[in-house]
Amino acid sequence: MEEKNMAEVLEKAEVLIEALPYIQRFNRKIIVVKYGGSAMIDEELKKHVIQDVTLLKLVGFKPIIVHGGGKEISKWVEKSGMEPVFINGLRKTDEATMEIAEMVLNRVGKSLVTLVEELGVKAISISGKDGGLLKVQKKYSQGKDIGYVGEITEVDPKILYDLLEKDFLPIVCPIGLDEQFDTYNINADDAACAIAKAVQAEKLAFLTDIEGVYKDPQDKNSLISELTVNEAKELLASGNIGGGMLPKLNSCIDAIMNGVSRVHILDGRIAHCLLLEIFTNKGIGTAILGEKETKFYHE
Ligand SMILES: NC(=[NH2+])NCCC[C@H](N)C(=O)O
Repeated sequence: MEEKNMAEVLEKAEVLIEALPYIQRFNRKIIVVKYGGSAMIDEELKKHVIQDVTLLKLVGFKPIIVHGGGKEISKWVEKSGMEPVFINGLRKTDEATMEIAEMVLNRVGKSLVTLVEELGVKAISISGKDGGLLKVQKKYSQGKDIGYVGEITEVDPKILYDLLEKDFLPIVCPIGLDEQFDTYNINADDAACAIAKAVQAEKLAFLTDIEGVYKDPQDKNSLISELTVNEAKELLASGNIGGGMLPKLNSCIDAIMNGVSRVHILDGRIAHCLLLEIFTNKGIGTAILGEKETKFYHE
């Protein structure tokens, strides 16, 4: 073999070898992936995400996808002759909007199932209604009634354990029932976080439209690769954090304080961001680690 080819081949082997300790460490472990943002809208990116999650499944991890509706809900609300209304970033959800949201989210779930099945893995899409997975109460936005928007009060993960045990890849959309059995829409980040806590996931990964957490939100060269949970708390307390990142970082801290080992904030616009984060030492986004976790990232 030519020297150049030999080097290339070796490089490929090294990539696989770098993945080895992670394959070992995360084998049989639950990894919750919050799937949303651009990676849901762009068909190519969608394919990459599904390939990544399917690969995680096939090497022995137990991924669970929690997805939002992307722009689909607004599109269908508009198609029905209504105006999408947002109050403090939350969708005002009257009865008609809730009906549309539920139809759209269930449909998105089935479309993800189809993509996973195409790759030869068995998937099942459910909503938080199924098996009593997500119980909610009505949420108010700074005292304002915003309709059927729910905050999670209880998670019963039995349905997820059952699906995982039977080797299915669970795909969950963020809808839940309240005590009166009314249907509510839930923020997908919150749903992913609550599920990761309930199943004591090894990892929770957020696919977002941002590279990760920046030291200085104005400086796009200041991406932070790793943070301990205490460092994350300090960063929050310093107030030097971009608006959109604030709730996200709060969720990360909440997840880690409640038993999730690592949370990753990833740029879903980068093809195969999940594989690049999980199977390499340096990753590509921001990893937030529990205090007990040693920083196992090598230069
Ligand atoms: N953004 C980072 N520094 N990521 C490090 C990732 C390390 C390892 N691959 C993991 O999944 O835990």
